[in-house]
Amino acid sequence: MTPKVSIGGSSPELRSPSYSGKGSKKVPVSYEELQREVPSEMVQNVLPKKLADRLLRHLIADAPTWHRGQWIMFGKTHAAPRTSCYYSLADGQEDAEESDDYKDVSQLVDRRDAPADLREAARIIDDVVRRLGASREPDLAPRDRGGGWSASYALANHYADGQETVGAHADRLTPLGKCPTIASLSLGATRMFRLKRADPTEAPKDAGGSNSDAPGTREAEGREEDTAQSPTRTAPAAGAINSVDFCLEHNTLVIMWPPTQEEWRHEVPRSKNMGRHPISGAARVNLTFRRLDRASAARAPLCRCGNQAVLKASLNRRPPAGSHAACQQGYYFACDNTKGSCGFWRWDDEA
Ligand SMILES: O=C(O)CCC(=O)C(=O)O
Ligand SMILES: [Fe+2]
Repeated sequence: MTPKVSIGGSSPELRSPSYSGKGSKKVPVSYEELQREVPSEMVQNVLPKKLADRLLRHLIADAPTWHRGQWIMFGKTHAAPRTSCYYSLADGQEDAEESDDYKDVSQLVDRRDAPADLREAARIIDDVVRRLGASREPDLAPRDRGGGWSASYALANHYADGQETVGAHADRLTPLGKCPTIASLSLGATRMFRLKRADPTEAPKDAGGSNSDAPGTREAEGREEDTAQSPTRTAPAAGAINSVDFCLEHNTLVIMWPPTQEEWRHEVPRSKNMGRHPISGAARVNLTFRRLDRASAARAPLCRCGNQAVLKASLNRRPPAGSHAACQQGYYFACDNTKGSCGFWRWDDEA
């Protein structure tokens, strides 16, 4: 089976991908523009249909037992607008590290063994990522080059209907290492997935208040689209794509290549008219296949709160001119205490 790399979705509400420039309406974007400017791509019908449907049924049946995360803002506890759990694809030792990392930051400790259908899906997705990654070798993390990528776990999210969301964020680099490749499988109802360029004025000094994955993001969760970070505030050069909407139908994979986590933010905004699915109705399940980097997780220093600091990319320190290697970006470690930052940050001086 050869999955087709595609840019189109068939839902009329969510014509996609599209981009919005400063003050302009969304306009369609060509495959060539997308490839040139956006480090993520979409693969439709990635799994054999029967496997995708079986997996969706299994996950929908499992989802009522998943965990609803919480975050605290101004002393008030908020419930995440989705439920989540981890499925382990590798040996138990790797999972233990992953769970430890997440315990502090999101209380997301629910972790279980992947069922057979999920393992089969992961094998197919590993192959797709390796094959498509071959033409992107210079951008990949060194350990992922030469077909080295394979998922060690999948983070599952269940969105009961169009009101459930995930706010604009980047996935955490600490457990994944620099320049991670993340493959995101959509099952069930059709939803829009939005990528927006990150704000280059996010500086290390702001680390306590503008973390891409913690306080700012959680604050934005559940609001209407575009409140978390205006895509027009830091409009790049005229004509450049600032924001892209992918219409994600059942059995569609989005591969977030490097430097998506470093330079872009992603979200699933609220949607009134998303396409229902015959198996799940209004519900959508998402699985992000990730590769744990134990060495990266172990390198993070302790901040003054005594917690493990988190690894972040600085958009202000650019790679040397002429270099396309995203991994040459400046990185820093920062306090990630959502109840009040100690202000700790320092450059990551790893060669
Ligand atoms: O549901 C999705 O498509 C995105 C989920 C996501 O971004 C995450 O789990 O980090
Ligand atoms: Fe994410």
